[in-house]
Amino acid sequence: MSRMSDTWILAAQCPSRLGTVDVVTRFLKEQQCYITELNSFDDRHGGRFFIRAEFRPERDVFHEESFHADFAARASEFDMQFELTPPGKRTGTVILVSKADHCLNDLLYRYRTGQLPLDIRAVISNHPDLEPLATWHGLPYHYLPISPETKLEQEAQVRKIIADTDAELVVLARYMQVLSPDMCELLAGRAINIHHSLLPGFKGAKPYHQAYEKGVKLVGATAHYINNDLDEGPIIAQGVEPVDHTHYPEDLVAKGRDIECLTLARAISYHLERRVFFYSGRTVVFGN
Ligand SMILES: Nc1nc2c(c(=O)[nH]1)N[C@@H](CN(C=O)c1ccc(C(=O)N[C@@H](CCC(=O)O)C(=O)O)cc1)CN2
Repeated sequence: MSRMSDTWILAAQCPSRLGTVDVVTRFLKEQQCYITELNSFDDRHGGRFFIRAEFRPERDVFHEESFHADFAARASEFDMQFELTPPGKRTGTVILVSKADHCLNDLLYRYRTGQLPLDIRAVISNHPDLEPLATWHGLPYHYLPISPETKLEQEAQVRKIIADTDAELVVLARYMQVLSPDMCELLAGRAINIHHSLLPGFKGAKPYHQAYEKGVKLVGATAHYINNDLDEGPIIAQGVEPVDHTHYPEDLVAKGRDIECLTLARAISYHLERRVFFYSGRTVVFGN
């Protein structure tokens, strides 16, 4: 899930047109940059093109500002929007949790071992249970309890922590509170939730119990961006685990934990590596 930290990432999208691959690859060659990974997709239904290149400069000095300005001039001819990400970037992140600890525990292991290039700046929860886990990792833990009367005030406190820490990414690691429309607007495209079912199936609370009642033969997890339609945000990654009639709801909950952790970590990795593009309420994902 981790990537070579010496490569740059150029992610771009534009209206479909002849020459869109060439404008990227030719520019990188002219800039003496060696392409180590290249993905592209052209959506013939919507007439939209997507490309992602990982590259390594083959010259001694690489000036990001002039590279960006020079490519912007080329990209403008194709009405191309792009993003350039430097090697080894660690993304400022805040993690929201409630009581379930498995996803937080897994993320903190991947953070501590460098597998996910995160700069975790705070853990926020509406319960006190997971403070020891955050503290062991040397991370600030903000216990912000919620009641129906204090939900909006609590969310204002969450918003302030996100702003004060200058967090770019917000991860809902089994955070069991619905975010307000204003929060969803603030966090559009940068808040990732793990839902413990194969969406769009079994939305809302207790999806494993819903699945049990339906006698499913697969349980799953879905990592998606948050939006105002509960559990309907653009999907980034999904994972499945076979189950059968011998599994009761508590067994499904237990079997689902690993796939939730892996699916969330995979989605975060894709986000950090600019492998995810938004498109018509869905995503284009250049996975690895
Ligand atoms: N605006 C959004 N907020 C959240 C989303 C989302 O997609 N859009 N995903 C949820 C996570 N989630 C399922 O994955 C989920 C969490 C909570 C609930 C819910 O009914 N919560 C109740 C309170 C439950 C409790 O106190 O234990 C509520 O908020 O009133 C449903 C689904 C995270 N937020």
